[in-house]
Amino acid sequence: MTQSTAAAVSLDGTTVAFRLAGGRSYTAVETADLAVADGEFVAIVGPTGCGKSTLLNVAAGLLKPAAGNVRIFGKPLGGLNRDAGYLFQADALFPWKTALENVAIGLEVAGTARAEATAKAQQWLTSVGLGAFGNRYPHMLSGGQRKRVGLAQVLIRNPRIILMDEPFGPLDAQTRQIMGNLLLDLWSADRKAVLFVTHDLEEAIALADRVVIMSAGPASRIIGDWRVSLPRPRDIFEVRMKHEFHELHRDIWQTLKAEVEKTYKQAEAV
Ligand SMILES: Nc1ncnc2c1ncn2[C@@H]1O[C@H](COP(=O)(O)OP(=O)(O)OP(=O)(O)O)[C@@H](O)[C@H]1O
Repeated sequence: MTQSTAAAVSLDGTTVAFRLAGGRSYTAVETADLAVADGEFVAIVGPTGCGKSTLLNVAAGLLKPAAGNVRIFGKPLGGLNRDAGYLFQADALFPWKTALENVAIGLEVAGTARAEATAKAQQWLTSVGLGAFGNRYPHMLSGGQRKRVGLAQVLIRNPRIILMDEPFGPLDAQTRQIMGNLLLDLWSADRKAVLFVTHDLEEAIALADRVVIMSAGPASRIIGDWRVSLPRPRDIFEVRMKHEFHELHRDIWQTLKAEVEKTYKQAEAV
């Protein structure tokens, strides 16, 4: 496989097992296959606890699979995935640094001179609509504004891959939509490979080029893969009104619903 055609992220036969107390082990994900092409936006959806974050952590190099191959742009991943930027559900901002300093820090750590890092951070804050908020500390920002800073913090490092784990989870519905549109605007300008974990099927369809569904755990696998051919640019509020959106939603939900029900039955049995 040549460099240009290699997938940005390729997980082949990925199995992840966690060691539990008493020498037992829990197989969270079993022989999952997933590829994200360069420039492609892929959303992973599945019932709670099925292993979505686990797969993302494997792609980030934070978790080593018990079996399977992880390749990043065709190269085996040995440690941390240096091509990836990671946006979590929880804020990852330093509370003692201003918004501007929080965005600049990633470049400074990588060796960029402070003045240059600060100037770039200001540009990124402006891109996420927070140009006038650079001197505020995280506690002086709303949840949505903190997410914008987090997004700028990831994008300033120009990663080739963006890994997002329910990044807009804690936000209210309106702010989620605004953040979704902001993300699509920034992504369209300079398409990166995106792997986006969400439990929200509507959000997944509205944002992604492909939606993959994971089965209920344990030993979760990828059981469905749908291409979203809704035209771009998309407004993630408007796109939900479209007939094709509803058709696709109905189709995917048939598969997802069965897995969600399995998860709830398992929880009741416990
Ligand atoms: N360090 C760990 N040790 C033991 N079990 C773990 C560990 N991390 C995750 N698990 C288990 O692995 C399974 C998958 O977890 P994961 O966080 O990947 O699920 P998820 O699909 O992201 O869940 P959610 O949608 O609720 O965030 C869960 O059953 C979880 O309890």
